[in-house]
Amino acid sequence: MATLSLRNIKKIYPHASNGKKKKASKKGEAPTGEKANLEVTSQGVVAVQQFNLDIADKEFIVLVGPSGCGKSTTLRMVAGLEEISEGELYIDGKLMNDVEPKDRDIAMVFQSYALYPHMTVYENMAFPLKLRKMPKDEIDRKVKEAAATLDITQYLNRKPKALSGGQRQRVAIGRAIVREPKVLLMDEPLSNLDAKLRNQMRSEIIKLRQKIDTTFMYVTHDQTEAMTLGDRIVIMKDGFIQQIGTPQEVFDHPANLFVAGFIGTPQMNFFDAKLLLEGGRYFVTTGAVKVELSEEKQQALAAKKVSAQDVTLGVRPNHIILNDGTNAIEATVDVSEMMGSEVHLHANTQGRDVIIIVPTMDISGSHKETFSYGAKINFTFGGNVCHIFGADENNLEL
Ligand SMILES: Nc1ncnc2c1ncn2[C@@H]1O[C@H](COP(=O)(O)OP(=O)(O)OP(=O)(O)O)[C@@H](O)[C@H]1O
Repeated sequence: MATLSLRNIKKIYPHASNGKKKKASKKGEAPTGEKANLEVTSQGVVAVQQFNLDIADKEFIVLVGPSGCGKSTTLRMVAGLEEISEGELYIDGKLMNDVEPKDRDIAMVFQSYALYPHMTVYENMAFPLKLRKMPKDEIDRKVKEAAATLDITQYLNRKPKALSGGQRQRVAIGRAIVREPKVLLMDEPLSNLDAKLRNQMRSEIIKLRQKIDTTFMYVTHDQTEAMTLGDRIVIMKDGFIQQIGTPQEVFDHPANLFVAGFIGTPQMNFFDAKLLLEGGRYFVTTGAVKVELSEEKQQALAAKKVSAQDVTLGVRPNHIILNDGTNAIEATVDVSEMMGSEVHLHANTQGRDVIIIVPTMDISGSHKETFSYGAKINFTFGGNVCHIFGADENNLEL
């Protein structure tokens, strides 16, 4: 059993401490993060701040966000590989800030596999147990058990160089789970694999978590990986948590514009719009479209006494409907991407790109019309699919 509690965790990397700045500028930009816009104080760069999270026993938590947002730093603080500047980390209620990594009962899997090249798969997996001076027959049993769980029994006598990327990553996971850690940390474990293998390994990880009694913390920049693996996901930007929730919660109710744009593919469409309050009812209008918001949204906005204002309206590509021009915005098709069961239409309206997902077949099974470059279309949407963000970029409903 392992619960984790991260309380107001902060990480400051001192200015030019030892010249070891990770991912320092490629093109001369500040080494404070490529895309990240981190706070810089007199003490240094604040890579993570106000990080509060309680993780339940056996929960699978995914930290996701763009490069440099502080995901790996957070994971490394949990592992004990990075000092916590402020705040507390508890594992099973025990304060861990000053506990050595080896005494935290945590294992970590890295993107680079970090296998010992001169050792066989068996020796790699046995290594952490040998270090703990476990009896030989017990080591043998545990290595074989972990190998069977990961389906790598046939490679036990091979050296890592004779394995594919996916097989190597399985060995790295095997080496991590062989000593049955309370917490398994994974830092972008699938990033070195090609797309097909990545999908396959993703399913393997889902199966693995059903077989072992471990709490998972997993870092990725890939929102699909986050959505498919996490019980809950933590979306980060510029060192701050943006939202914590189940995949469905963050998809359906994104806390702010950043989360709305980051989660979901293709990306949510955004429009400059107005929120109107007429006769006690909320409407949203953009271009020639005006829709009354759904009952759920009426109640949420009324409860918060939201007033009429300029807003950013978000609508997901699969929620946009093509029609004959009634209560619709006109747009011109730029690109039509055939995806098999659907078409992703990239259209342009008043200099703004809009992505619309159109099913290729109607309900009777006959193919719908196709769209070529330059075709004129009209689109609209319902009042139940509108996400409304205020001037501070936060979701006005939440
Ligand atoms: N040892 C270090 N010294 C100084 N700055 C660092 C150090 N390690 C990381 N940073 C900076 O802290 C910020 C957060 O880095 P971190 O590796 O946690 O981000 P990340 O979200 O995991 O990004 P990525 O997906 O690119 O790995 C980055 O701007 C990075 O440049």
